[in-house]
Amino acid sequence: MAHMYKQHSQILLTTNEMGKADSAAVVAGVPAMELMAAAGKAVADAVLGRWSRCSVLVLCGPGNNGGDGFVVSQLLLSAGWPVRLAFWGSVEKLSPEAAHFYYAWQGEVEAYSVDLLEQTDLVIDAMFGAGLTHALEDKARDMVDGIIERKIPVCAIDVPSGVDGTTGAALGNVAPAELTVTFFRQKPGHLLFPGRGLCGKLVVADIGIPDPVLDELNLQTWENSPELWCRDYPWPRSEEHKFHRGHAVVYGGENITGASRLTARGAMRIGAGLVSLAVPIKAWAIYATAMTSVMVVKLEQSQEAEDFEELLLDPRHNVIAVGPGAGLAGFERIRTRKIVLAALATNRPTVLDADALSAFADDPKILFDAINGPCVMTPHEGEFARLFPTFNESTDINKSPDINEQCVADKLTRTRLAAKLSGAVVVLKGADTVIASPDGRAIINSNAPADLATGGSGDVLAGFIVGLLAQGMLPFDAAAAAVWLHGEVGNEVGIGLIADDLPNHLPKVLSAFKRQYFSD
Ligand SMILES: NC(=O)C1=CN([C@@H]2O[C@H](COP(=O)(O)OP(=O)(O)OC[C@H]3O[C@@H](n4cnc5c(N)ncnc54)[C@H](O)[C@@H]3O)[C@@H](O)[C@H]2O)[C@@H](O)CC1
Ligand SMILES: Nc1ncnc2c1ncn2[C@@H]1O[C@H](COP(=O)(O)OP(=O)(O)O)[C@@H](O)[C@H]1O
Ligand SMILES: [K+]
Repeated sequence: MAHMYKQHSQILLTTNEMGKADSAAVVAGVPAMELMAAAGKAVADAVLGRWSRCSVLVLCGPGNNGGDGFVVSQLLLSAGWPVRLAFWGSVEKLSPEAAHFYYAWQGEVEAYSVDLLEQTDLVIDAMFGAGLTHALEDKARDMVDGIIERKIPVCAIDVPSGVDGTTGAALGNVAPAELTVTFFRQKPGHLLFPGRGLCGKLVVADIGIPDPVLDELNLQTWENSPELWCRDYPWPRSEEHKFHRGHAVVYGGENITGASRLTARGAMRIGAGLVSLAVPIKAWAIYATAMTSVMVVKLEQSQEAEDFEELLLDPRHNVIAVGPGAGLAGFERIRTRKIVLAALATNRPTVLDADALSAFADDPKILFDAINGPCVMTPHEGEFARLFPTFNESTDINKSPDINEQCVADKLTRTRLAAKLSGAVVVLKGADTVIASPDGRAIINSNAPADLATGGSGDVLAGFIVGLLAQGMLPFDAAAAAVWLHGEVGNEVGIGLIADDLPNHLPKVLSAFKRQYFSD
C-alpha cells in the first residue's frame, strides 16, 4: 500500500527530503542551475499573473532561497517592473548557481534597511526557505517587523521566511504572504498551522525534478485526497445485501444521548448495512423514540458491560464505536472503561472517541495494552493531551516513543508517535487533522472549513469512520476517507452548519465524489 501511495502528487516532503530530491535530480542529470532558473521563473510568472506592475522589493537571503530571488528580480526587471533588490549575506558563501544569478542581476544590490519598505508595493520574500534553522535575527527580523507593521503584500518563495517547512511552526515573527510559490511538492509546513495560515494562496510549481527521484526516498506523508483511498471505497453493489455491508454497534450513554445518536446516524448514512445503538435501559425510551433506521438495544441496569459483551458474541456485529456521550462522571467512568475493554477484546475494528479516551486518562497504558486488533482513536487536542500527557514538552523524538518521556514535537510527529505507542490509527482532529498509522504512514487533511467547529461534529466523524470500517475498509483508509468526506460535507453546508446537518448532507457529497472519481 505504501508503495502504491508513492506515485501520487499528494506526497509531502520534509525540507530534508526536498533537499534529497533536489540532489537526486542533479544526479539524474538536471543541472542545479536549471532548477534555480525554473524556480525563479515560476515565481516571476505567478507574480505577473496575480499583481499589476508595481514597485517591487526583493529581499534575498544568504542561501539558495536568495538565489531564487536573484532570478525573479531579473525577470521582473526585464518585464519592465520597477525592482529593487536587497541582499543579506556574503557573496563568497553563495552556491555556484546562486552566485551565477547574483552576477546576472543588472540592477543595484542594496543592504537590508527598513527604509526600503517606504516606496514598496510588493515584497518578494526570498530570505529563507528550506534552510531555516532558527528564528530570524538582526536586519532580517527588522525587515519582517517592518513589513508586518506596514501591511505590505508579500509573495513568499518556498515558505514565508520564519516558517519551518517541515512542521509549520513559526520561528519568531513572520510576515504573512498573500501568495507562496513552492517547488515540486508541498511540505507538511504548508498544511499544518500556523504555517498554513501564513502561506496565503499556495502554488506548487514544476521545476523539472523528475518524479522517479521519489522512489529512492522512503516517503510516508501525504495530503489527504481521494486518490489515496478511492480505489478501496466500498460502493454498494447489486449482488450484496445489508449484512454484506456490515453491522456496526455503537454504545450510547445514559445522560448525554445526542452524541451517540449522531455517531449512529453518521455510520448509517455512510453505508453501514445495519447499526445497533446499545444503551442503558434507563435511557432506552429516549433513544428508541428518536431513532428509526438505527436499531436500539437495551443493556440491563448494572450489568451493561456484560450485556454489551453478550451482544458482541454475534459475529455479524463486525465493528464497534464507543465514546460519544459514554459518560465520565463517577461510576460512568468505570462503566465506559469496561465497555471499551469489552469492545477491544473482540479484536474487531473499533473506533474510540471522546469519553472512551478520557476514561483512561489516569492510566493510558491499560488502554494501549488492550489494543491488539484494528482500532482508530479520534482525539481532539484536549483528549490527546490526556492520553499522551508527555508528548508536549521535550524528548528525543528520534528514539522510540515511551509514554514516560517528554516530547517536543509538531502535530504530525506527535500523532505518529501516538499511533506507534498505542497501536491504533490516531486521528488528531482540528483544522489540520492528522491521521497516522502505527506503521509510520501519515496523512494531513486540508479541506475542513472552520464551520465544523461545532458541538457534535466529531461524533458524526466517528460514525463515518465506523460506517466505512463496517463495509470492510482498512482503518487508515477508512479514517482518511471519513475525514475528507466530513470536510466536504462541511463545505457543502457552510455557514450555519450544525452537527445534525452532516449525515443529512452526506448523500449529496457522496454523489459528487462518485461522479468525479468514478465517472465511467
Ligand atoms: N528543489 C529544490 O529544493 C530547489 C530549491 N531551491 C531553493 O533553495 C532553497 C533552499 O536553499 P538553502 O538550503 O540554501 O536554504 P536557505 O536559502 O533557506 O537558507 C540557508 C542559509 O541560511 C542560513 N540560515 C538559516 N536560518 C537562518 C537564520 N535564522 N538566520 C540567519 N541565517 C540563517 C543557513 O546557515 C544557510 O546559510 C529552497 O527554499 C528554495 O527556495 C531552488 O533554488 C531550486 C530548487
Ligand atoms: N477550525 C476548524 N476548522 C476545521 N475543522 C475543525 C475546526 N475545529 C474543529 N474542526 C473539526 O470539527 C470536529 C470537532 O470534533 P470534536 O472536537 O470532537 O467535537 P465534538 O466532541 O463536539 O463532536 C473535528 O472533526 C475537527 O477536525
Ligand atoms: K522565503
